[in-house]
Amino acid sequence: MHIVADENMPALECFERRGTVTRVNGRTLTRDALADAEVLLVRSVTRVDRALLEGTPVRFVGSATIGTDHVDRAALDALGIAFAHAPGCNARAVAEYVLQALLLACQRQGRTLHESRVGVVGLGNVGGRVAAWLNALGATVIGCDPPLARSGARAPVPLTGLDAVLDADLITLHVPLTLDGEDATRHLLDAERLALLGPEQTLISTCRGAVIDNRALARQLAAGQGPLTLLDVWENEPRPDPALLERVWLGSPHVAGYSVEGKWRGTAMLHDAWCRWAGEAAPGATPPVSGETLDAPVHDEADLLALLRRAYRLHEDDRRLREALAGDDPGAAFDALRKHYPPRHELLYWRHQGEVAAPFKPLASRLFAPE
Ligand SMILES: NC(=O)C1=CN([C@@H]2O[C@H](COP(=O)(O)OP(=O)(O)OC[C@H]3O[C@@H](n4cnc5c(N)ncnc54)[C@H](O)[C@@H]3O)[C@@H](O)[C@H]2O)C=CC1
Ligand SMILES: O=C(O)C(=O)[C@H](O)COP(=O)(O)O
Repeated sequence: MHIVADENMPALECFERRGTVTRVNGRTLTRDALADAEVLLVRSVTRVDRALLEGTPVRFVGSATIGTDHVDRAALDALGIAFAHAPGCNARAVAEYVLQALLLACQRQGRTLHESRVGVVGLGNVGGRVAAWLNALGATVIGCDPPLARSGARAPVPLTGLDAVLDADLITLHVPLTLDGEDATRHLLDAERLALLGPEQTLISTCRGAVIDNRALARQLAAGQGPLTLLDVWENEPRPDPALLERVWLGSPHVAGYSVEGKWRGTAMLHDAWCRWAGEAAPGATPPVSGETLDAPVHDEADLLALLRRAYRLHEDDRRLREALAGDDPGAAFDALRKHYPPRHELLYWRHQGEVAAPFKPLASRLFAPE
């Protein structure tokens, strides 16, 4: 069996036991590279559509990602090609990134997180986890998720409309990028919605760049009227608008989900899906943990932030992004940052040690326990 896989996909040994794996640049992949491939494994940078697959022997496509906006599912169905992705694989990494972003923003704005009102847009694997962690911390959390509301399923926080959520002190976006239908999210935050936000608020986006109208946001920030903004995702990746980056407080190159464990789970979940598709038992493996302890007492929010920063430092990503994009070839530099991303572990990788004050116990137990 010939398997073509994105070169930025780790832990491919499970597939190497099944056939020959050829690693390719996912951004420049063309149909020619699939001339004798039966399995294609991609990440978010490959547009997977009829033009790429028609006439090739590919029968199974896997994307080691949560998001699927780069995949034309209808075209795959029409071509009779099976598809799998990896829901939730890196949700914990994104949630840890967002918790750090929220604490940093509160520190900068001179407020505490547990006394703030946080609005979460999209309450799936990432947003639901963020909301549950904030509940555990005692913050006031409201959410907006019309598909969830319609489903009647239990939401972790009170549900309301988008405009009410945009009235919160801090807002964090966790929706898929969708272009049509009643819940379409492209430019969900357009100029009109962005105008509801002011400088005393914080806006965080780790979902997809096009969920926010980037030009409108850049204009609003340039006019000094926008919220404190933290962005991991951008329109026109790998070439974000320099005028927007200049005004954003903290930025990163679409790496909120880039934990060692998140990437590992992504590949393992595709392997499980391939096994089920091929009629074999799925191993259902979990990523390795270190067993080492992370010694960090938590008495207040500053300690909690320090604990999160032992695992990952958002400011480092911001510094690297600004340096890289100031060079001659920003697109290549953005992709290089992602390709050579330093190993970053989720908190689950360690065992926590150190005294935890009572108000932080419910959150600490969630941060260090697999759910
Ligand atoms: N920056 C990064 O590294 C990463 C980004 N992502 C992005 O984050 C997105 C969310 O991830 P998950 O929570 O795991 O996805 P999920 O599919 O578990 O949850 C998405 C939620 O958004 C809701 N939703 C859909 N349309 C909505 C709308 N118009 N308004 C409000 N809610 C709406 C859905 O009902 C669902 O509950 C992914 O689709 C992906 O694009 C995911 C992982 C890593
Ligand atoms: O899982 C998702 O959805 C993501 O956004 C990925 O973390 C993005 O990583 P790449 O697939 O672009 O490496």
